[in-house]
Amino acid sequence: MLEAFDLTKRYGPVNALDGFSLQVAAGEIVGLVGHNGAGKTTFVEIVSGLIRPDGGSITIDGKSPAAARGQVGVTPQHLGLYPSITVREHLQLFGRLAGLRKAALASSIDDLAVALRLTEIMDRRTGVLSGGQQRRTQAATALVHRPSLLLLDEPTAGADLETRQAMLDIVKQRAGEGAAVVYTTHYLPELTELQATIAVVRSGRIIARGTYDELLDGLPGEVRVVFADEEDVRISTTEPTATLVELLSKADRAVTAVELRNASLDDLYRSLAVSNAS
Ligand SMILES: Nc1ncnc2c1ncn2[C@@H]1O[C@H](COP(=O)(O)OP(=O)(O)OP(=O)(O)O)[C@@H](O)[C@H]1O
Repeated sequence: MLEAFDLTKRYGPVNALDGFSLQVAAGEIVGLVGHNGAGKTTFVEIVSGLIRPDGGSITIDGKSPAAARGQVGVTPQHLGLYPSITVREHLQLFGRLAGLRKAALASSIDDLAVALRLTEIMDRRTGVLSGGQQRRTQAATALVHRPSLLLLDEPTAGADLETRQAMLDIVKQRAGEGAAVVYTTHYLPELTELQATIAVVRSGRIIARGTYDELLDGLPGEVRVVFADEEDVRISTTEPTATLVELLSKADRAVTAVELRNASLDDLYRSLAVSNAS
C-alpha cells in the first residue's frame, strides 16, 4: 500500500531523512518510534504530500503522494483547526473536500461522533474546546472520508485516558477494515495495544523493525532495592523477578522499597545505539 525507498531530505546541514525505507501493507499498523528529531514527522509530511523528498521514491497504492491525497487521512502533530467554525462544520468541510456525497458524509459524521465521543460538542466552535476535545476533532477530520492510508503523528499527545482509548479503538477498527496505518508515538504501550509492528527511526532512517516481543525480548530490565540505611541498589537484568527474589533472600538489612522494571523503549534505543556503533 505504502512503499517508500531510500528517501532523503536535507534542511541545510541537517539530514532529516537519510536513506529512509518503509513499506506498510493494507490492514497493517506500523508504529514509528524514535527520539525527538529522528525524522518521523518529516516522513509523515512527505507521505501526506506537504513536502517533497530530495531523493528516493514513494508511492501510495502505486500513485505519487500528490495524486493519492484523497486516499490519505492525516493528523498532524500540531493541531490545525479553524477556531471559528464548529466540529460539525470541520467534518463537513473535510468530507466535501475529499469528494464525499451528502448521504455518505452524513452517515460518516454520525459514526465518528459516536466513536470519538463528539456528540455533545458537535455544534461548538473548536476555538473554545479543551485540548483533548480538539485532538478528537482533529482525528475525526482525518477519518471522515474513510482513507485507505492513515498517518497519525502523535495523535494522543496530551490526551486524557478517555480520548486515548477512543483513538486507539477507532485506529484498530479502521485497520481491521483494511486501512494501512502509520502511527508515531513516544508511548510504547499504545503500540502493544494496537498490535502494531514497530519501526525504530534513528538519524533519518529505520534501524530496526519487528513486533514488540521481537524487539524487546532478551533486553535487560532493572531491579531496584532500597535498604533502610538508604543504600540504593540497581541491577540491570533479563530476569527481574528471579534477581529480586535472590537479592531479598540474601539481604542482611531491612528493605524499605523494591521496584521491578521491564525493558522499555529507552533500553531498546540504547541497545540499538550500541549495536549500530559496533
Ligand atoms: N522545516 C524545517 N526546517 C529546518 N529543519 C527542519 C525542518 N523540519 C525538520 N527539521 C529538522 O529535521 C530533523 C528531523 O525532524 P522531525 O520533525 O522529522 O523529527 P521527529 O522524529 O518528528 O521529532 P519529534 O519526535 O520531536 O516530533 C530535526 O533535526 C529537525 O530540526
